[in-house]
Amino acid sequence: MSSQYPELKGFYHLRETIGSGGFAKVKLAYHALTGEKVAIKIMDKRALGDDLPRVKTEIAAMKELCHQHICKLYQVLETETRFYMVLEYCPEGELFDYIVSKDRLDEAEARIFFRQIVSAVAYIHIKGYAHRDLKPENLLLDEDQNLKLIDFGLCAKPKGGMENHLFTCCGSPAYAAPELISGKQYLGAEADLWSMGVLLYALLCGYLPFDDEKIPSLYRKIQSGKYEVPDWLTPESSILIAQMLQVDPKRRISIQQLINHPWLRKGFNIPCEFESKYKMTLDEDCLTELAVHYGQKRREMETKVSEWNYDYLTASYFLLLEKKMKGRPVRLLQKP
Ligand SMILES: [NH3+]CCCOc1cc(-c2cn[nH]c2)ccc1C(=O)Nc1ccccc1
Repeated sequence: MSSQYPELKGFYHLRETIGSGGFAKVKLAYHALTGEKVAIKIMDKRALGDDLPRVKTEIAAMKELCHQHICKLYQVLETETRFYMVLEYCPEGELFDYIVSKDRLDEAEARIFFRQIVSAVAYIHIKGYAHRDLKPENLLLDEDQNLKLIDFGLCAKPKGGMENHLFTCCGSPAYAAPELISGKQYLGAEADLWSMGVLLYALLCGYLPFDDEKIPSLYRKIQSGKYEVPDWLTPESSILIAQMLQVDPKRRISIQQLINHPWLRKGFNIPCEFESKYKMTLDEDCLTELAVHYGQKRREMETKVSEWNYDYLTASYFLLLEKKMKGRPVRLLQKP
């Protein structure tokens, strides 16, 4: 297998393909130094065609985004024919399949997931990014049933900040905001809020609020803002969905209001925490283990890791930190 991907030899042990979407193949792999599982997203530059800018957009965004509900980028490798993105492994698959397997979720379970989605989206908005393709297929479940947001290929970092308008019509039609599909200029944050309303509806109902196999009629339904309210939805859930699925983006609830919304606080009594749980200071144990492994002084290793080159050293540091956060020994497997 590694003969097909010579750049990975000795660094990652490749296993089966765990997902593929369009121009990318995603394979399970083991990081040789820590033995930790990772997902490697492999993209062929020729096959990418004019989707190439999406990869550069995604890599640039994921290097800046470090959050407990965003799939972590560990390493980027580029050859003349390929891009590789080494990512956090999410063994439980897509939220989409989880909803389908349960038909629909009860309010308590939907609330746990939705709080994590709000946490991730609030974080990226504060960092100046709009995702623009929020949907259950882009939310993966890790081994503890926590959600991790993926696919930043369509995200936008408006020049001059999130108050500036965007124009590109993109994302998946069924989740797209009315203003986005009408070709008008729009605010990324407001369009993400609409998609989150469609997402919450899908969690609680098990199907989409606006659906039609013909795009023009789907667009008409979205722009009408009219959707069915099934009788199993509580009044509180219906009110929140209605506040998010407001056709007029200026009447739509904001992420700041959502963080504190009573529906999200029910049973928690604390607002959604959106700060990243990752510390900016480097972890002593991980630095020491790396320094010993590479025969360097700790200070030198600290300087090297702080460059955040998203090379094998960055991946090794993050994966050692993962091991520590999961209570596993902060040890590297191979001695040189
Ligand atoms: N809908 C998800 C299909 C699998 O895709 C991924 C899985 C993981 C993953 C799996 N386990 N852990 C992480 C990480 C990233 C992706 C991904 O970015 N896929 C993709 C997005 C846009 C275009 C093409 C492919």
